[in-house]
Amino acid sequence: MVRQGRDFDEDDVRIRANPRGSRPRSRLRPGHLDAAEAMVLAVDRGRYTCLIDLDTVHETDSEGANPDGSPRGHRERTRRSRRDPGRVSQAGTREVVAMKARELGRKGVVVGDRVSLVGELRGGPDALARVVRVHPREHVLRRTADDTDPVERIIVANADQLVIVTALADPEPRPRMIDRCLVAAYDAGLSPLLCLTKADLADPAPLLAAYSALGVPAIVTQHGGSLRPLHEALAGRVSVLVGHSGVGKSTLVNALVPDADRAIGHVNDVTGRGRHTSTSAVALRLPEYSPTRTEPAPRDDAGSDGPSRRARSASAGEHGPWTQPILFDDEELEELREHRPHAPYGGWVVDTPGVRSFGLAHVSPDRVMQAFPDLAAVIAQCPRGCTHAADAPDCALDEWLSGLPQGSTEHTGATARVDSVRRLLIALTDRSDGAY
Ligand SMILES: Nc1nc2c(ncn2[C@@H]2O[C@H](COP(=O)(O)OP(=O)(O)OP(=O)(O)O)[C@@H](O)[C@H]2O)c(=O)[nH]1
Ligand SMILES: [Zn+2]
Repeated sequence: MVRQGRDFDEDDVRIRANPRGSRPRSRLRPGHLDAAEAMVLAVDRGRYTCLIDLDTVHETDSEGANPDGSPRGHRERTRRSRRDPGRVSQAGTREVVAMKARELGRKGVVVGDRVSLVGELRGGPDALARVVRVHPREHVLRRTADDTDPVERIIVANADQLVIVTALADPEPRPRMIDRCLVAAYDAGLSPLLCLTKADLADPAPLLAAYSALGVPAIVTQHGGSLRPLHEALAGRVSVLVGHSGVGKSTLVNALVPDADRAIGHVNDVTGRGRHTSTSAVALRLPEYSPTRTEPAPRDDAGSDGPSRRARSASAGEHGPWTQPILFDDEELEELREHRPHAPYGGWVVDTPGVRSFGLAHVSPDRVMQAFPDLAAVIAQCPRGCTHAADAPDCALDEWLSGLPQGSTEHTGATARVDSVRRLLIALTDRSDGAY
């Protein structure tokens, strides 16, 4: 998996004229030295729900800082401890609502951004913090323009995995949509994970075979099954979930994050939007630890048209139609954190309820090919402007294939891989609206 370098927004290099000539630039603003570090969980009309790492909050903030959050004195600042944010416990964080500080100008703030906050950090109604800095983004997942939104936008920053949720039946899988999502993942430098749902309705084998050539890892889920494998794949990562309507994405989110409804409702409460109407991305923290570690017997309501998932998950202790996910013990957690230090505060899923398309207009074939270094070396020999499609004249991929021993497993494997990559390249040149 090839990772792209850090992303530069055009506004990263934007130098904004100071609109108020008399105001000193941030270098001279002492409050910012003691800004707290936070992660953006939700964005709604200029209001940002942020999770503060309390270890980065200056001690006087909770006991009475200056109204703008600036420190009372220089001495206290040295007492602040900075721990590895990946090790912050749930108790070590607090949700606050923030607005952008004026000096950020038009700089965008998106879900997943790591930001520095000043101001009212104690939370509570009417308390507003200010985002004074957006840290450089490691990865960005973009969507291109649709009819109502002519601008290319960043959906999520700093995610490291794109979970492509596809039902095996009802609705039928759409390989073209999967391909589009893979391309978007490779372009953004995210690892793809295929999550095939509703395995109780259809055999996953054909789809698994089609994507194994690309080395795309896959998890299969079904009503009544365990969610542990999915939990393991998500733990310690920031995973964006995408999938078209009806594939069971909400069912999964509600099972993975038992209080997801409450969390989303809470976000909407503080941002002033009604419950369950959020259409932009929302980051939800995965629970990591189950003190009981028991897995109750499967519930017998698979496929029923019972109460809605919302109603189901509202009753205490229920996980929808799933067996309760077994989470991790201390040792496993320790190991996960060591190997997946990327996600702060454990793991996150970013639900994208309003995102229904991935335009790929901004993606170049070369960028996609970087995810397949062996084939990239082959196509470096192609004639200029080669599309690498199956009917492209003199494409080096064909020559490479014909050079492998016919009928060998090597040849069969390579053929499947070339076919898959060609499908991705076709997805790339498909200039539809990108809806999935
Ligand atoms: N048979 C079966 N049905 C499932 C499974 N997972 C979810 N469903 C059902 O599929 C339907 C759609 O699930 P949702 O979770 O609402 O799907 P969604 O992807 O969130 O769709 P939207 O809410 O429209 O975005 C519901 O009736 C679920 O009960 C599964 O593993 N097997
Ligand atoms: Zn070629």
